[in-house]
Amino acid sequence: MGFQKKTGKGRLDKYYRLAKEKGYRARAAFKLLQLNKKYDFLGSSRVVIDLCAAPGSWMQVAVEAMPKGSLIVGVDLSPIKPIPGVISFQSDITTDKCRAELRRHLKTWKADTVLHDGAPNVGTAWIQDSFNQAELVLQSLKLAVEFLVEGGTFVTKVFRSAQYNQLLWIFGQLFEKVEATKPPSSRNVSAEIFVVCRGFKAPRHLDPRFLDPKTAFADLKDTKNTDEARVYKPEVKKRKRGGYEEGDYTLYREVPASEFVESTDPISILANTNRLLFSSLEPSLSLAALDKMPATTLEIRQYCADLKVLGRSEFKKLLKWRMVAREAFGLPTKKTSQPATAQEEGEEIAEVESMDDELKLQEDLQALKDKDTRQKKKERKKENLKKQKEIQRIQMHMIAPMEIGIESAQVEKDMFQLRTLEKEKAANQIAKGRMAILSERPKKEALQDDESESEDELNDRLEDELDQHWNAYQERRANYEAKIKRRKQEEDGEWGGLSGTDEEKESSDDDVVEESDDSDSDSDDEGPKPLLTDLDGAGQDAGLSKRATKFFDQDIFKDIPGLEQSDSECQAEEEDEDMDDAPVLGKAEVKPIISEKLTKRASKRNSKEEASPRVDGEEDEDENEDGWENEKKSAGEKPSIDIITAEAMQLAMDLATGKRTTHDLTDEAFDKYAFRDRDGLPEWFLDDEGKHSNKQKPITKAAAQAIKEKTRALNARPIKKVREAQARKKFKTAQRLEKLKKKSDLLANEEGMTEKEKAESIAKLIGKAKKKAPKRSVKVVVARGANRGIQGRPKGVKGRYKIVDSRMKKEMRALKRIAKRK
Ligand SMILES: C[S@@+](CC[C@H](N)C(=O)[O-])C[C@H]1O[C@@H](n2cnc3c(N)ncnc32)[C@H](O)[C@@H]1O
Repeated sequence: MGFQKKTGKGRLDKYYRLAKEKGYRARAAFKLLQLNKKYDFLGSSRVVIDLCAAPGSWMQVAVEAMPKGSLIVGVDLSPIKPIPGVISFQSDITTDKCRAELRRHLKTWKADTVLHDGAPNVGTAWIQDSFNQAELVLQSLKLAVEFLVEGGTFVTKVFRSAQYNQLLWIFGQLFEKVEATKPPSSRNVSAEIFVVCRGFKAPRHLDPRFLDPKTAFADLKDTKNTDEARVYKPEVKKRKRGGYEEGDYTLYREVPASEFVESTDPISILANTNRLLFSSLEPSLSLAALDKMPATTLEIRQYCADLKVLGRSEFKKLLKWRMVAREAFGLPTKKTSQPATAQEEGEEIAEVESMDDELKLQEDLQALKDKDTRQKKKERKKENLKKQKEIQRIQMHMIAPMEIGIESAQVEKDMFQLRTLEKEKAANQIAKGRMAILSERPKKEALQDDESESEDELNDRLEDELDQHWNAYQERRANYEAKIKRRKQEEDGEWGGLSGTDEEKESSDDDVVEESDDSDSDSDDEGPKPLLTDLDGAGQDAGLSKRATKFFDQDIFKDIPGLEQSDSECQAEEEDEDMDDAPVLGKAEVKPIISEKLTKRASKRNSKEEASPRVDGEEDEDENEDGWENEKKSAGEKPSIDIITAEAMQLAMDLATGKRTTHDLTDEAFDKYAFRDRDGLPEWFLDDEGKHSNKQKPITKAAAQAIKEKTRALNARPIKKVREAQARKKFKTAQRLEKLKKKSDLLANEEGMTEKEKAESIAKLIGKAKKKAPKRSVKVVVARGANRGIQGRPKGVKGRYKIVDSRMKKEMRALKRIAKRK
């Protein structure tokens, strides 16, 4: 394989160490382990093909995870050291030879799973490999199509590239379910994503062009260097490697600010200009007006002075400023009405005679219909645009790969869901036969659609996009927290039914615009009724989960007056304090929210805001946002991941020596920011602030030293294989000694022998046991001349051999010198 240098920063991470510890040949093993944990495809597979398998860590995992006696065939360009129970051979997966070899090994069987972790060995000795990764994926898919059984699984690595979406589309045609994911062990800096395709459709006939890179990737356009891309992601600068664009040989471009305000394509000005000017040689009225405008603040002037250094948010501010200026100039903006726009553009406005009623009605109907079709068309366009943007963003690495596949989740959103209905507190109204319930979002959208489409759309899209990202993030977080809560409840033996969680209710309530008739009061009194009620009624009656009851039963709560108040008081206080906008809750829901809020804040601030003092594997929840299970320890079992950061060590030391208690940790979560005024501040701002307003905890010398020692000890430890060999040796020696002892005891008790004879025999036995097997000589071959860079046995060398290079020799000598000096 393209063996990676293990020297780069971060190369020797925890997975590298774990791989070393567990005897895997590469840290890549954990990727398959985690993929299999999530999708569980190996357990049910009897035949697996591993394409691009060297050095073989995936095959090691397959052997462990598959049923005994399964067939595992691995192939790679590089040789693979034998693994018991696995067939491997050396070949190029893009060749017919490889196909034939696979057929030979599989005989008449079909594979249940085909794995592919191939990456072209660019820049190493294997230059013969001219395929790029996407093409390699297509080649592996070709083999998968040939060898997979119907319903089989294909797991492949794909890099974020221009061909990514094309590949995903092809997978979608051939498999029932396609999911792109990034296991935690895959480095964030790596562009690799793993795609798990399940339920192979096994089509009878497949057009070969389908899997031909030439046709499959044919209609890819370079979308990266658009003006929008430059404004949306200004950090990605495209060098002019291909020279300047035709007819445009200017490096520095200045444009009057008035041109930017008046232009119908502000994005292209922002993308292609260095500076916006507020003065010009010729007197300009609009420039003077812009210069005097109060909205033209110093900040805006500074932005205009150098557009090339601006980021997304600054561009956004400039676009907003432009909108204000356009309004001041009376130019059409989104807010101005349609007739005004028409007039601006010099369209003719015909005088319409008054119509009779029926004609007017018909006209209105037609207008409504037109509006409806226009709206639908616009929505479709918007959707397409969104998808296209998403694709672009994926290609431009603006979206984390975990977000891929969210789209399929959105499909569910469009369907009628009991849970959504319940979240929006619509159950009561529907039960009463009231259907006029609108959520704020559709209303907003409708309003938006009513407005005319102006050239400011891009500006708004910037806003929308930020909001969309934020909403998606919030949604994911809410789901994640809900999942954790549900799990905790399940652990306690409670089940909250299929009703939404409190968090969900809180968030969704904000969006709901209720009927403004008299029903408000009574529906509020009743509180949101779950559609599917709790099966465990007792828990709900008590108002607290078992976990919360235990928590509040602690002595420390006895003296706190606030907690002894009646439920209703608690409720009122809660609302007063910081849940002004929270929905009115039923009695039963109040206490869990208090406890939940306390623990949530504490854990949030401990684990997220104070990100650093983390004991790995300890504070992590069972599952992270993307559904990946974190290293989880079962009861009584030691966590498989240790304390690996100085901060975590400091925390552990403080806890162990009693300097800090878990109670302190909760206390530390409260600071001057805990109850700050959040009204009117956007959530993304608060969230961002939260991340940076945390205190840096000092790390003592002892903690730093301890973690250093720990790492050193871990590195100094022999690998699993060596430890096993040492243990075997020790065991055999003990066995030999035991045997010797028994034999000498027998001899000592032998009656027919004299004492001298006995002594001689025992001495002989000991002498024999002491004798070491003669050391087999190893021939040292220097990697020089014809032996340089060879693989396998050098010509003319028999018996055991070792290839060394001159540097090794020099290093050995240096080591000896150093040892002598000591
Ligand atoms: C990341 S490594 C695979 C690691 C492997 N999954 C493991 O767990 O040990 C990628 C491998 O792809 C192999 N490769 C690249 N192009 C290939 C080709 N055309 N045919 C076969 N193997 C190829 C390389 O030799 C390299 O060993």
